[in-house]
Amino acid sequence: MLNPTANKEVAIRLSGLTKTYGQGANAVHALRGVDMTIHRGEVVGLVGPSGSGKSTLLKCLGAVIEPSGGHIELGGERIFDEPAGGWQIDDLRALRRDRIGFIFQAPYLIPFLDVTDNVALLPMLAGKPNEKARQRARELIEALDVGHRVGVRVSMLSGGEQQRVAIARSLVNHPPVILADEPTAPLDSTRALAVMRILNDMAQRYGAAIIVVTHDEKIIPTFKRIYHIRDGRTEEEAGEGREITS
Ligand SMILES: Nc1ncnc2c1ncn2[C@@H]1O[C@H](COP(=O)(O)OP(=O)(O)OP(=O)(O)O)[C@@H](O)[C@H]1O
Repeated sequence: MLNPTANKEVAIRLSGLTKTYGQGANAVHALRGVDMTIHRGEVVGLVGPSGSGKSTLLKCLGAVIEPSGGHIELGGERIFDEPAGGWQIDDLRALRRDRIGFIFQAPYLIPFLDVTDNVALLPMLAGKPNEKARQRARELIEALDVGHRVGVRVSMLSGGEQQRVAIARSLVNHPPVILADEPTAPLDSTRALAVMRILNDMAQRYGAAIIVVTHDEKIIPTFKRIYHIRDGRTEEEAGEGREITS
Protein backbone atom coordinates (compact mmCIF):
# COMPACT_ATOMS: atom_id res chain seq x y z
CA MET A 1 0.00 0.00 0.00
CA LEU A 2 1.27 3.50 -0.77
CA ASN A 3 2.11 5.47 2.31
CA PRO A 4 0.54 8.95 1.89
CA THR A 5 2.85 10.46 4.53
CA ALA A 6 6.10 8.98 3.18
CA ASN A 7 7.58 12.24 1.91
CA LYS A 8 6.38 14.57 4.62
CA GLU A 9 8.58 16.16 7.22
CA VAL A 10 8.44 14.43 10.59
CA ALA A 11 7.29 16.77 13.36
CA ILE A 12 7.49 14.34 16.23
CA ARG A 13 8.70 10.79 16.61
CA LEU A 14 8.51 8.63 19.71
CA SER A 15 10.26 5.34 20.01
CA GLY A 16 9.97 2.87 22.83
CA LEU A 17 8.61 5.53 25.16
CA THR A 18 7.86 4.25 28.65
CA LYS A 19 6.63 5.84 31.84
CA THR A 20 6.42 4.14 35.21
CA TYR A 21 4.95 5.91 38.21
CA GLY A 22 6.21 4.75 41.63
CA GLN A 23 8.52 1.85 42.34
CA GLY A 24 8.63 -1.78 43.32
CA ALA A 25 5.31 -3.29 44.32
CA ASN A 26 3.59 0.10 43.82
CA ALA A 27 4.90 0.67 40.28
CA VAL A 28 2.30 1.61 37.67
CA HIS A 29 3.48 1.05 34.09
CA ALA A 30 1.45 3.78 32.43
CA LEU A 31 3.36 3.67 29.08
CA ARG A 32 4.95 0.40 28.01
CA GLY A 33 6.83 1.26 24.83
CA VAL A 34 5.00 3.73 22.61
CA ASP A 35 6.07 4.26 19.00
CA MET A 36 4.50 7.11 17.07
CA THR A 37 5.44 9.26 14.08
CA ILE A 38 3.51 12.40 13.21
CA HIS A 39 4.23 14.64 10.24
CA ARG A 40 3.85 18.36 9.82
CA GLY A 41 0.38 19.24 8.55
CA GLU A 42 -1.27 16.14 10.06
CA VAL A 43 -4.11 15.98 12.58
CA VAL A 44 -3.96 12.65 14.38
CA GLY A 45 -6.40 11.21 16.92
CA LEU A 46 -5.30 9.55 20.16
CA VAL A 47 -8.12 7.48 21.63
CA GLY A 48 -8.35 4.95 24.41
CA PRO A 49 -10.29 4.01 27.52
CA SER A 50 -9.93 5.71 30.88
CA GLY A 51 -6.59 4.88 32.52
CA SER A 52 -4.99 3.70 29.26
CA GLY A 53 -2.21 6.33 29.37
CA LYS A 54 -3.46 9.21 27.19
CA SER A 55 -2.76 11.99 29.70
CA THR A 56 0.59 10.46 30.61
CA LEU A 57 1.56 10.42 26.94
CA LEU A 58 0.49 14.05 26.42
CA LYS A 59 2.39 15.12 29.53
CA CYS A 60 5.55 13.37 28.29
CA LEU A 61 5.14 14.95 24.85
CA GLY A 62 4.57 18.35 26.43
CA ALA A 63 7.68 17.96 28.65
CA VAL A 64 5.47 18.31 31.70
CA ILE A 65 6.72 15.01 33.16
CA GLU A 66 9.86 13.01 32.40
CA PRO A 67 9.45 9.69 30.62
CA SER A 68 11.18 6.65 32.16
CA GLY A 69 12.60 5.27 28.91
CA GLY A 70 12.84 5.62 25.14
CA HIS A 71 13.31 8.60 22.83
CA ILE A 72 11.44 11.70 21.67
CA GLU A 73 12.47 13.55 18.52
CA LEU A 74 11.05 16.96 17.79
CA GLY A 75 11.66 18.35 14.30
CA GLY A 76 14.56 15.92 13.82
CA GLU A 77 16.21 16.84 17.12
CA ARG A 78 16.42 14.20 19.83
CA ILE A 79 15.02 16.10 22.81
CA PHE A 80 14.63 13.11 25.12
CA ASP A 81 17.02 10.18 25.18
CA GLU A 82 16.86 8.01 28.26
CA PRO A 83 20.06 6.06 27.57
CA ALA A 84 21.89 9.40 27.16
CA GLY A 85 20.55 10.69 30.50
CA GLY A 86 17.04 12.00 29.85
CA TRP A 87 16.13 15.46 28.53
CA GLN A 88 18.68 16.76 26.05
CA ILE A 89 17.40 20.33 26.42
CA ASP A 90 18.34 22.59 29.35
CA ASP A 91 15.41 24.97 29.22
CA LEU A 92 12.21 22.92 29.28
CA ARG A 93 10.09 26.03 29.88
CA ALA A 94 11.36 27.54 26.63
CA LEU A 95 10.69 24.22 24.87
CA ARG A 96 7.08 24.25 26.08
CA ARG A 97 6.63 27.91 25.24
CA ASP A 98 8.24 28.00 21.79
CA ARG A 99 7.90 24.54 20.26
CA ILE A 100 4.70 23.04 21.64
CA GLY A 101 1.19 24.53 21.59
CA PHE A 102 -1.49 23.40 24.03
CA ILE A 103 -5.27 23.42 23.61
CA PHE A 104 -7.45 22.25 26.49
CA GLN A 105 -11.10 21.34 26.95
CA ALA A 106 -11.72 24.77 28.50
CA PRO A 107 -10.14 27.81 26.80
CA TYR A 108 -8.40 29.18 29.98
CA LEU A 109 -8.26 32.73 28.64
CA ILE A 110 -7.59 35.79 30.78
CA PRO A 111 -11.05 37.32 31.05
CA PHE A 112 -10.06 40.98 31.51
CA LEU A 113 -7.68 41.06 28.51
CA ASP A 114 -8.95 41.59 25.00
CA VAL A 115 -8.76 38.98 22.24
CA THR A 116 -5.49 40.29 20.78
CA ASP A 117 -3.65 40.43 24.10
CA ASN A 118 -4.80 36.95 25.12
CA VAL A 119 -3.22 35.60 21.94
CA ALA A 120 -0.13 37.85 22.07
CA LEU A 121 0.59 37.42 25.78
CA LEU A 122 3.00 34.46 25.58
CA PRO A 123 5.42 35.99 23.07
CA MET A 124 5.19 39.36 24.86
CA LEU A 125 6.11 37.69 28.18
CA ALA A 126 8.98 35.98 26.39
CA GLY A 127 10.36 39.39 25.42
CA LYS A 128 9.17 39.70 21.81
CA PRO A 129 8.38 43.33 20.86
CA ASN A 130 4.72 43.95 21.74
CA GLU A 131 3.79 45.28 18.30
CA LYS A 132 5.26 42.23 16.53
CA ALA A 133 3.46 39.86 18.90
CA ARG A 134 0.18 41.71 18.42
CA GLN A 135 0.59 41.69 14.65
CA ARG A 136 1.05 37.90 14.61
CA ALA A 137 -1.91 37.57 17.00
CA ARG A 138 -4.13 39.65 14.70
CA GLU A 139 -3.17 37.52 11.67
CA LEU A 140 -4.23 34.37 13.52
CA ILE A 141 -7.39 35.98 14.85
CA GLU A 142 -8.33 36.88 11.26
CA ALA A 143 -7.51 33.35 10.06
CA LEU A 144 -9.79 31.94 12.75
CA ASP A 145 -12.70 34.22 11.80
CA VAL A 146 -12.77 36.20 15.02
CA GLY A 147 -11.26 39.29 13.39
CA HIS A 148 -14.38 41.33 14.14
CA ARG A 149 -13.77 40.73 17.89
CA VAL A 150 -10.09 41.79 18.17
CA GLY A 151 -10.51 44.58 20.70
CA VAL A 152 -13.21 42.88 22.76
CA ARG A 153 -12.60 41.45 26.23
CA VAL A 154 -12.75 37.69 26.01
CA SER A 155 -15.33 37.48 28.80
CA MET A 156 -17.78 39.00 26.28
CA LEU A 157 -17.29 36.19 23.71
CA SER A 158 -19.34 33.05 23.12
CA GLY A 159 -17.90 29.64 24.05
CA GLY A 160 -17.12 28.82 20.41
CA GLU A 161 -15.38 32.17 19.89
CA GLN A 162 -13.34 31.64 23.06
CA GLN A 163 -12.22 28.21 21.83
CA ARG A 164 -11.08 29.79 18.54
CA VAL A 165 -9.07 32.39 20.49
CA ALA A 166 -7.48 29.52 22.45
CA ILE A 167 -6.57 27.84 19.16
CA ALA A 168 -5.02 31.11 17.91
CA ARG A 169 -3.03 31.32 21.16
CA SER A 170 -1.69 27.77 20.68
CA LEU A 171 -0.34 28.78 17.23
CA VAL A 172 1.19 32.13 18.12
CA ASN A 173 4.80 30.92 18.48
CA HIS A 174 4.60 28.80 15.27
CA PRO A 175 5.03 25.54 17.21
CA PRO A 176 5.66 22.46 15.06
CA VAL A 177 3.49 20.41 17.44
CA ILE A 178 0.14 21.14 19.07
CA LEU A 179 -1.32 18.96 21.80
CA ALA A 180 -5.09 19.18 22.11
CA ASP A 181 -6.69 17.50 25.13
CA GLU A 182 -10.41 16.84 24.53
CA PRO A 183 -10.85 20.16 22.68
CA THR A 184 -14.44 19.41 21.60
CA ALA A 185 -15.81 17.68 24.70
CA PRO A 186 -18.21 20.43 25.83
CA LEU A 187 -19.38 21.32 22.30
CA ASP A 188 -22.43 20.18 20.34
CA SER A 189 -21.95 18.32 17.08
CA THR A 190 -21.89 21.36 14.78
CA ARG A 191 -19.42 23.27 16.95
CA ALA A 192 -17.24 20.19 17.51
CA LEU A 193 -16.96 19.63 13.75
CA ALA A 194 -16.26 23.33 13.23
CA VAL A 195 -13.32 23.09 15.66
CA MET A 196 -12.01 20.03 13.78
CA ARG A 197 -12.30 21.88 10.47
CA ILE A 198 -10.31 24.76 11.96
CA LEU A 199 -7.63 22.41 13.34
CA ASN A 200 -7.29 20.76 9.93
CA ASP A 201 -7.08 24.14 8.18
CA MET A 202 -4.49 25.39 10.66
CA ALA A 203 -2.39 22.22 10.33
CA GLN A 204 -2.37 22.69 6.55
CA ARG A 205 -1.78 26.41 6.61
CA TYR A 206 0.95 26.53 9.28
CA GLY A 207 2.39 23.02 8.91
CA ALA A 208 1.71 22.13 12.54
CA ALA A 209 1.31 18.50 13.63
CA ILE A 210 -1.77 18.30 15.84
CA ILE A 211 -2.44 15.45 18.27
CA VAL A 212 -6.01 15.35 19.51
CA VAL A 213 -6.83 13.24 22.58
CA THR A 214 -10.50 12.49 22.43
CA HIS A 215 -13.39 10.27 23.46
CA ASP A 216 -15.72 12.26 21.22
CA GLU A 217 -17.52 9.96 18.76
CA LYS A 218 -18.65 13.01 16.77
CA ILE A 219 -15.13 13.84 15.62
CA ILE A 220 -13.46 10.40 15.39
CA PRO A 221 -14.58 9.87 11.73
CA THR A 222 -12.69 13.05 10.73
CA PHE A 223 -9.20 11.65 11.45
CA LYS A 224 -7.12 10.14 8.66
CA ARG A 225 -4.93 8.37 11.22
CA ILE A 226 -5.72 7.27 14.73
CA TYR A 227 -3.53 5.86 17.48
CA HIS A 228 -5.43 3.61 19.87
CA ILE A 229 -3.88 3.34 23.28
CA ARG A 230 -4.62 0.44 25.60
CA ASP A 231 -2.69 -0.50 28.75
CA GLY A 232 0.11 1.88 27.79
CA ARG A 233 0.64 0.52 24.27
CA THR A 234 -0.39 2.17 21.02
CA GLU A 235 -1.66 0.70 17.79
CA GLU A 236 -2.01 2.75 14.63
CA GLU A 237 -5.11 2.52 12.48
CA ALA A 238 -6.27 4.28 9.32
CA GLY A 239 -9.20 6.57 10.09
CA GLU A 240 -12.12 7.41 7.82
CA GLY A 241 -10.76 10.91 7.16
CA ARG A 242 -14.30 12.08 6.51
CA GLU A 243 -14.51 15.51 4.93
CA ILE A 244 -15.99 18.15 7.20
CA THR A 245 -18.58 20.02 5.24
CA SER A 246 -20.37 22.02 7.94
N1 LIG B 1 0.83 10.72 39.16
C1 LIG B 1 0.51 9.42 39.08
N2 LIG B 1 0.96 8.54 40.01
C2 LIG B 1 0.67 7.22 39.92
N3 LIG B 1 -0.08 6.67 38.94
C3 LIG B 1 -0.55 7.49 37.99
C4 LIG B 1 -0.31 8.90 38.00
N4 LIG B 1 -0.91 9.48 36.94
C5 LIG B 1 -1.53 8.46 36.26
N5 LIG B 1 -1.32 7.29 36.90
C6 LIG B 1 -1.78 5.94 36.47
O1 LIG B 1 -1.27 5.71 35.16
C7 LIG B 1 -2.24 5.06 34.34
C8 LIG B 1 -2.55 5.90 33.11
O2 LIG B 1 -3.17 7.09 33.55
P1 LIG B 1 -3.56 8.31 32.56
O3 LIG B 1 -4.05 9.43 33.41
O4 LIG B 1 -2.41 8.58 31.66
O5 LIG B 1 -4.76 7.65 31.71
P2 LIG B 1 -5.83 8.36 30.73
O6 LIG B 1 -5.94 7.44 29.55
O7 LIG B 1 -5.46 9.77 30.49
O8 LIG B 1 -7.16 8.29 31.58
P3 LIG B 1 -8.47 9.26 31.55
O9 LIG B 1 -9.11 9.08 30.20
O10 LIG B 1 -9.31 8.70 32.65
O11 LIG B 1 -7.98 10.66 31.82
C9 LIG B 1 -3.45 4.81 35.23
O12 LIG B 1 -3.34 3.52 35.79
C10 LIG B 1 -3.29 5.87 36.31
O13 LIG B 1 -3.90 5.44 37.54
